[in-house]
Amino acid sequence: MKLSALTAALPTGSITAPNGADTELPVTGLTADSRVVEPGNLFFALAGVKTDGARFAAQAASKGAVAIVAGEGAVLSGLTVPVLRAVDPRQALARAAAAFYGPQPRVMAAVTGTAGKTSVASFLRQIWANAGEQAAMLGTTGVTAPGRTEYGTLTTPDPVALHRLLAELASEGVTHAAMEASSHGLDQRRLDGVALSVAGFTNLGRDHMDYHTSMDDYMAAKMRLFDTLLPKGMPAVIFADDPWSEKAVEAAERAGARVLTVGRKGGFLSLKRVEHLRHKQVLEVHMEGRIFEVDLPLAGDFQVSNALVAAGIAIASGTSADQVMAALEHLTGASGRLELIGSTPQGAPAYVDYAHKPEALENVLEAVRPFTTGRVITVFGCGGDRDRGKRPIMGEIAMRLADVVIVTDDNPRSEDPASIRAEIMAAAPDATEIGDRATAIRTAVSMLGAGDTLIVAGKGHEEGQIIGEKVLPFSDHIEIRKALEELKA
Ligand SMILES: CC(=O)N[C@H]1[C@@H](OP(=O)(O)OP(=O)(O)OC[C@H]2O[C@@H](n3ccc(=O)[nH]c3=O)[C@H](O)[C@@H]2O)O[C@H](CO)[C@@H](O)[C@@H]1O[C@H](C)C(=O)N[C@@H](C)C(=O)N[C@H](CCC(=O)O)C(=O)O
Ligand SMILES: Nc1ncnc2c1ncn2[C@@H]1O[C@H](COP(=O)(O)OP(=O)(O)OP(=O)(O)O)[C@@H](O)[C@H]1O
Ligand SMILES: N[C@H](CCC[C@H](N)C(=O)O)C(=O)O
Ligand SMILES: [Mg+2]
Repeated sequence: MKLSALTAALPTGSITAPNGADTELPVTGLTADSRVVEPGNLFFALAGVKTDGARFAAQAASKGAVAIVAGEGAVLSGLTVPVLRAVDPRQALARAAAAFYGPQPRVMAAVTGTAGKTSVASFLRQIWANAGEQAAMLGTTGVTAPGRTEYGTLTTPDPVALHRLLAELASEGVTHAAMEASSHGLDQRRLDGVALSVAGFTNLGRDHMDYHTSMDDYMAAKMRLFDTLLPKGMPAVIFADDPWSEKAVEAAERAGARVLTVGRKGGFLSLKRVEHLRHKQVLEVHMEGRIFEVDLPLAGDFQVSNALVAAGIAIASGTSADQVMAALEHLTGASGRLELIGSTPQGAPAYVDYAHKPEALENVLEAVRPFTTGRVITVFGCGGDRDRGKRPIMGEIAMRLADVVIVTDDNPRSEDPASIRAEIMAAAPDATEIGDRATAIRTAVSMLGAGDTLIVAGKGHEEGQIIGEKVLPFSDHIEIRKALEELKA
């Protein structure tokens, strides 16, 4: 693709080439990382959290970059290749990546919110697939599409990886894709080139306060999905029962979206009744004068919310309500989201859950209480190099909602694990501290009596424990299974 064709795909005035620059040069690829530049690439110099890409422009040029795209104020010197100036270089990268890679699945849905994104995206893929569509999902757990399952690292991939993937999916025949829009992804413009047909919002709670300056700033990043990315008049499916729902509805309406609310207070899908059984829930949902009774084969109130958001998005995308409601009866939870791993010989269940933030922990501990006649036992920790403020809050929640609390390690990264645990324990003085996560799990399993429930929270689908720079293989699933086996021996 020629440089001129790429710049022509960007909005007028958003990028300017220097006078006399040869814009007929062919561009072989795009990147924002000088370390992977290949001859003919267009290099985007982005100001980041840790460093400034402008510092690496010369390295990119020496590796064969044909031109550099930089912010209007970025200082670059000694370059022999043209420097194009962009008003918003991250947005320019996203839009250029969309133009460079081309096709995207015809129906593109993105869901945001503090908790439930992976679950909603997974449910959407399942609903579409059940209705006979070629459907994919991409997010925290990686990519799932017909004939492919790949483990991922970021919830919302960077724009180059994202558009390469969307084009591959489209060429493989995928027509419907559900993706997660993380607040980092939205803020860093990773989705700005995606041609959205529908967007969703689950809820807002404390998270990532190391990155966003306040809850309002965090909400504003999430609302970019509606006010900047979703084309006017397209459907915005919003969960109605969250404290932040009203603000989300206002933002979407202001942006000219077609707002569809779901939940107990929902106007589009209205939840009238829920009957909680041990491993399933029976829902009565009203929609435009029709009444549906749905057997949802999942535990936990929050899964009802996620199922309704997914159902609302699927219907808004054109799948019939009958097909959607029928598909809800076959949903399986995303890996590590209140996932039953096994039970003790006395029947006490052990679950893995990905709650790694306050509201999620609160929700999952509350979700298992109705079917726990004995004690709720929980094992959890907090990640290193991430929001420190959530540590005592999660300690307090665990103390209040569980009967036995074991505080352990969860990806300490560059921090001292003992001091992370101490910050949690400051608000959970009666908790037991066991740093080694496998030992913590084994101890918790050995304590399980009849009627008890175990929640091992925080790692969900993860397959490693990040200590320093190393990722050591680790799985809550495997450790729980081993501990349950030991009980039988
Ligand atoms: C804090 C954060 O979000 N960082 C993301 C961001 O990096 P950055 O641009 O700030 O990086 P930087 O290190 O300051 O470097 C600035 C620029 O210089 C470039 N550079 C740097 C060094 C060099 O030698 N040459 C070079 O060109 C970098 O490629 C970059 O373009 O943009 C990168 C490209 O999109 C991301 O890969 C990177 O994600 C890092 C790895 C990360 O851990 N992100 C997490 C926090 C994240 O995004 N999580 C969310 C949310 C999950 C949730 O909701 O729970 C997610 O979507 O996964
Ligand atoms: N609708 C919800 N309301 C509250 N808590 C929820 C909801 N959905 C999921 N959770 C909790 O959050 C955890 C993570 O769920 P999920 O992976 O679906 O969310 P996510 O938004 O993708 O999270 P992340 O940002 O970490 O990728 C679950 O294991 C559960 O504890
Ligand atoms: N076990 C985890 C969950 C991380 C979730 C992730 N999406 C993020 O906050 O970046 C940790 O704290 O390391
Ligand atoms: Mg997720």
